[in-house]
Amino acid sequence: MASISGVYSSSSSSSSSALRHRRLLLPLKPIPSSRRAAAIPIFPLGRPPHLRPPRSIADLPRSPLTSSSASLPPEKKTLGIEKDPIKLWRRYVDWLYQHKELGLFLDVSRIAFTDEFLTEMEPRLQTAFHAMQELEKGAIANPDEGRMVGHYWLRDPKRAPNSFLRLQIENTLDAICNFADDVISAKIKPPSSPAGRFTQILSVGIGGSALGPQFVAEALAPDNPPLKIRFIDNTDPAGIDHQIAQLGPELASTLVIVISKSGGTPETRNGLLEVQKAFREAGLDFSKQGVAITQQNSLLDNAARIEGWLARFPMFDWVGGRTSEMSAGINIKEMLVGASLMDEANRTTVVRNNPAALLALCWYWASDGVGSKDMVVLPYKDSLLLFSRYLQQLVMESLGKEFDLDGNRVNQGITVYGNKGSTDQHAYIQQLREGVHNFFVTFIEVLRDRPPGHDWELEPGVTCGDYLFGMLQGTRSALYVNDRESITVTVQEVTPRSVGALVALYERAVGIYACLININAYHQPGVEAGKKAAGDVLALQKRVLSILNEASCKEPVEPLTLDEIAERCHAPEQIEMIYKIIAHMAANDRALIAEGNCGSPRSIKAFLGECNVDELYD
Ligand SMILES: O=P(O)(O)OC[C@H]1O[C@H](O)[C@H](O)[C@@H](O)[C@@H]1O
Repeated sequence: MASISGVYSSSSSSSSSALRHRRLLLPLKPIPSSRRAAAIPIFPLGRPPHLRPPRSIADLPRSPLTSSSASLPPEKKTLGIEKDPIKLWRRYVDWLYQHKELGLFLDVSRIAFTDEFLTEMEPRLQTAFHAMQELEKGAIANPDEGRMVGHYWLRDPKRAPNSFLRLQIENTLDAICNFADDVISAKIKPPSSPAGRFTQILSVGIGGSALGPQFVAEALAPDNPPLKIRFIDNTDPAGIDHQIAQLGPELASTLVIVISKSGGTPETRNGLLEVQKAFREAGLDFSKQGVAITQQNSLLDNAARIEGWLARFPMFDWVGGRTSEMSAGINIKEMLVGASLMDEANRTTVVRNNPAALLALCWYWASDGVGSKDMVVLPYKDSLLLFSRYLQQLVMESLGKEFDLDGNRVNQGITVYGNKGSTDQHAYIQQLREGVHNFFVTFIEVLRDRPPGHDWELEPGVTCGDYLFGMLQGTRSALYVNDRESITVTVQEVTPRSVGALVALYERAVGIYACLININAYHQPGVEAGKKAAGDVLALQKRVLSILNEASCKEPVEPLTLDEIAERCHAPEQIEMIYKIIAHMAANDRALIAEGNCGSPRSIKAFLGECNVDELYD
């Protein structure tokens, strides 16, 4: 996680010209290489060999006859996808996983793995189970960052490796629940709200500090919640302005929850600064309405402590952003129960009884253990819309790795996308059924259509929910007939418990799959590279501004060509980036283009509208 040098909190000045230069973002600091501690990897597997020969119709060279098994050589036929409905039904029943208490089913019958594949994978899965056991006991499962991986303890604190951690988890949970109760009962209230209580939550965070809360809020919020929630999850100023404008006078009764594990993520810092500015302009005291959820002593934590924010809750070093779904910030007791029950089910070493292992196995089969196929996630329930986006981060940030644990370049990963059914049937399912075969599907099915007592038949014998059901089943069949494999996860209804179980199911499946392909699922070095590059751009922008400022303070003002700016910045190789910086500043009235236009970069001569003499003497 990158951090930001300098203060986390905002300046109290709001004069726009004084802010001209202060507004510039501070350079980002990359993780020091000394923090990339050497540690004992707990996953001993080497690069997985390719376990399978081509085995399905889809693997064969494309021809108009591909889907006709009659045209295939005999050995390919036996490896092809089963189409006999009676045999398929048998396979369905044989492999159906059910978690009775959770009301959750997992159907892997439409993934065509073979007995040979299972036999070959068995020892590898046993090794993965062992690695997961070690991880749960507190091994350094994230060797690059020298960290334990403890999100499983959050729902079962007695599994934490020591009593200190156990107490930390339990106390945090109690503190969150008490705080939430006090906010809802207006025991804790904003100082100057006409409503006399908090009515809105504005959640500021990005990545794992946004997707989880967004998903859960969308899935579980009642129709008329005591506090409505909205999110700032980007550094897009227009998007932030929109959220603040929508709050309008209700800003006075808004609880602002700033979530950042590292406490130094630039987008989140910027969101906070923008919100604090809005508070100042409305004459409100932000500290009376601000809550920080972050690691102890992070920049955000320190700012919140010094400014005396309403509350601070910890995020733990040993919980990654994308697996922090069960940490501070959400009403979570039932979710924790669901997750804990699912974790327990996933501890068995009998593969067919372990839903997470079954999922990992299917992913391995479907994508050849190298991500050759994408995972399309289709929840047939509006409230689970964000599950696919949530899984996109969980899976892609965890599995998308350049190197394996032995340092071999493997470029691993599985691409995840999807929105919801049946909506997506009117968008891209056409390609899934008939176009390029580069995916497998996961259907998420919810059996309960509506709360009891609200159903009605909109035509004889058929409800609205029956249509949704029909669309799911129809799509599953239509895809399968065309050799498109799928998994179906079924839950009884969308409740905190089932949502917790779904999250836990996928967290563990990712962990097991990572063991199978021998990668570290718990770091994100590629993200750091992007952040560092962003820091370099902003540092260059400061140099450009300084050069332009110097030329703009001359009498007469000296407009500069891009070549001249690049030369004075001692960065001739950065001329394209300098062009982009000037074009962006010009579009935002922070630089003037004297000659030429952005369509003909060589013609541009630029200067600043205002020169800052002070800066020349800094
Ligand atoms: O919670 P934060 O420290 O602000 O991090 C927010 C996000 O930053 C990066 O993008 C990481 O790759 C994510 O895993 C993380 O969730």
